Amino acid sequence: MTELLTAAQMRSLETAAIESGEVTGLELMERAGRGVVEAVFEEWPAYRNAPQSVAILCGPGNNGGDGFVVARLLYGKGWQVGVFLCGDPEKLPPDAKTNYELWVADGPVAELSEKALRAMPYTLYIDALFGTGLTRPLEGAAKDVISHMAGRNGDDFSDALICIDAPSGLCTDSGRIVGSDSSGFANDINRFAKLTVAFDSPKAGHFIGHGPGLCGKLVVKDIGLQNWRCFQPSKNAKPGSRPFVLRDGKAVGILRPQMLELIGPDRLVDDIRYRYQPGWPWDSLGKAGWGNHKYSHGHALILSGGAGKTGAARLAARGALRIGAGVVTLGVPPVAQMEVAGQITALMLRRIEDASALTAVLADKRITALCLGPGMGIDQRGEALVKAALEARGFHPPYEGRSVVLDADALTLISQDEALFGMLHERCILTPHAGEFARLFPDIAAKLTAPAVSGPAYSKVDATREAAKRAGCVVLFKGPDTVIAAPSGACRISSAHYARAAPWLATAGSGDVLAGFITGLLARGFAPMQAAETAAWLHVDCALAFGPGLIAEDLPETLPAVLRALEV
Ligand SMILES: NC(=O)C1=CN([C@@H]2O[C@H](COP(=O)(O)OP(=O)(O)OC[C@H]3O[C@@H](n4cnc5c(N)ncnc54)[C@H](O)[C@@H]3O)[C@@H](O)[C@H]2O)[C@@H](O)CC1
Ligand SMILES: [K+]
Repeated sequence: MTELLTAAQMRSLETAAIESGEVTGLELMERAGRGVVEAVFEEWPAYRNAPQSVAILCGPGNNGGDGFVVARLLYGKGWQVGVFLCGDPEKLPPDAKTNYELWVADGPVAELSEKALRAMPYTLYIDALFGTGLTRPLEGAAKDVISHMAGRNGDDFSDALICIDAPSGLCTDSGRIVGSDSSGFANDINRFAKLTVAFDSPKAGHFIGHGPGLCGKLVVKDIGLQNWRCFQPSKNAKPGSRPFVLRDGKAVGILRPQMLELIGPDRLVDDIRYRYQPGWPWDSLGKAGWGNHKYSHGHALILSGGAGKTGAARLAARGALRIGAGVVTLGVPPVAQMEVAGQITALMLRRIEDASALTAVLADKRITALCLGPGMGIDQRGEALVKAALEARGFHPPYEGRSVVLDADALTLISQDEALFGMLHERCILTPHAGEFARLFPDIAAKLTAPAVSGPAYSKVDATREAAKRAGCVVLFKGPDTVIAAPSGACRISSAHYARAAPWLATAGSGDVLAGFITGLLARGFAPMQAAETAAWLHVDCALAFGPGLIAEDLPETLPAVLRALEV
């Protein structure tokens, strides 16, 4: 896991460090600048001993201050450095001003303009205009220059551009571009920089929205702030439980960098703590310790659509079985019974004609998780099934109640019927993609798609949290930047970007398998949030392990190898 910080949290962390008296803002800025230079040499090792030319675009705040540090350091290594400032040097904040003055002793500063920048070509360009302090749309010279670098004039800077902390114009909390006209990024929203160098921790905006497309490659440089974070297990941790923590920058427990954790919005002291997670799934993904009876691994019931529409549910069922549910039953309407019977082996088949049949089946308390939606249809039968499923809240130790995954058509049904929506409970999980999300939560989706007029902008994280709170259950908002939130505000991002980019996961049926993975884990007794985040993570892992050419059927079949690699 990687903890993600908001801009406000990052500022609080920096303030805490500076107020302790052990480090100054100037030192932090120096470390940030040094981190950028290191990242440049790591990306272009040949330049270590072959000084090049670089244009450094500095903004009016501390992001610009980092730029002056980089200018001084590269100049000291023999580089030809052009520095362009956007803003009044007299109004720079103190640390940036100090670094401005240090640079002025070495070389000139030109006023930023597209014309000045175009006067000569440089090997590299460094965007130090705005970072975590962006609060409003780019304008004037900054906007001209950024849109030029984004390809407005047909030039392509994307192999030569390094962003300090973030591409300027991108909101680091939301990954959205601040400004109604995309502040010049409109040409190609997925191509801008080669490299983005962030400090201490990645920010959510690096992983969601337009962030990953614009950042290029993301490198996070340590600037020595760990001592001002508290990564202790909580007081409630059981003795002997495995810590899942970082201390003094070193992993002292299991650290899974692939899952990204976003912790609370603003309060540093409590929220920045790495929360101890009792019963964290890695311990229980394997079957060890669960008892040997198949029912001790849970029983999942997946409801199928009618004839010719059973494929989606079969995919989900296969996913649930592979992820370790002890028993998986497909509930099929009589018309589809023959079709399904011919296609399944380890799965069980149960005839479920209508809602009363479902209610009768659910009298079996061993059924611990349900999945409704894939291929189910949005007719009256579907609606009645969803109602029956939400009513039948079985309880069977060790489970805390029957869980229900609502996907695809089931989401459409609850979006059309307030009474059904009102029946959602804390053991439900909704798994909408963007279209389904907009049907379910039109007002929230509208906030997400309305132009971001100021920063920090309303984000997919905000939207998913708000949706989870309203629904009273976990919401997994799908996409390459899947966001999962609980009504409590707990939130995870499972981002298929950077080293985890798996574009071939966008294939028909892949969402059905994800619903099946979640259902299988729920059947096994995982809490909804754990089930959703673990399934989302493993889903991407399966795609990465399989590689291009993947079709949805491959996902469950790749899971055993993925689980083996986890040694669970
Ligand atoms: N917070 C930290 O721990 C550290 C921050 N550092 C750097 O400092 C940056 C944050 O610095 P600042 O808070 O000064 O913010 P920025 O440098 O990102 O922005 C500068 C100022 O410009 C103004 N502004 C915002 N949007 C504008 C717009 N569209 N047009 C014109 N002016 C606008 C705001 O008043 C903002 O304070 C980070 O991104 C990072 O690069 C580093 O020096 C290292 C440590
Ligand atoms: K920047």
